[in-house]
Amino acid sequence: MTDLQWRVVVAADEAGYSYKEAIKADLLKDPRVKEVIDVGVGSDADKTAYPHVAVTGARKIAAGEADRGIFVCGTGMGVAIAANKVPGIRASVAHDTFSAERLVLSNNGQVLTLGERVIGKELARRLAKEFLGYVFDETSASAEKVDAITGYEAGHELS
Ligand SMILES: O=C[C@H](O)[C@H](O)COP(=O)(O)O
Repeated sequence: MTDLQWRVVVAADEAGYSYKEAIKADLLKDPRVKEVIDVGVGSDADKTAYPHVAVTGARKIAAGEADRGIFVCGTGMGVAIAANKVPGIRASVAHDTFSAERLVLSNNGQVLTLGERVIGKELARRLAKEFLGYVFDETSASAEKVDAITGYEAGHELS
């Protein structure tokens, strides 16, 4: 992945709407981002629950319509759990800079999730920015560990 190539899907429930909007505004100004896909919610009055927006967003990535996702709910956990139910998606909450790095470099995660009720807005914005700065190395020692997850998902037993 080189500059100007990220297609990023953003999603949030009502509890994460404010941070989603702030991060979306950052992404729209980020020269590394060529497209932002917002799957909602469209306002903090929209009561659509987190599984719906998370699965919709994750499906965009699984379908090849987006490269990365940044999903926000109250804790970051609900959107992560829901997104991980979409085959091929690796999503996790990461509320510190090291975790945001390892989500990509160790786990080849495509979706960073954040909790608006847990961390401050400026940290959330920074983590979203940093998340897009990492690219998984398919030749790294972490690759076969991620492959074990993919294989299990495909129905293979872990060896
Ligand atoms: O993980 C769930 C999220 O934090 C969500 O925003 C709030 O869910 P709740 O209303 O069930 O606590």
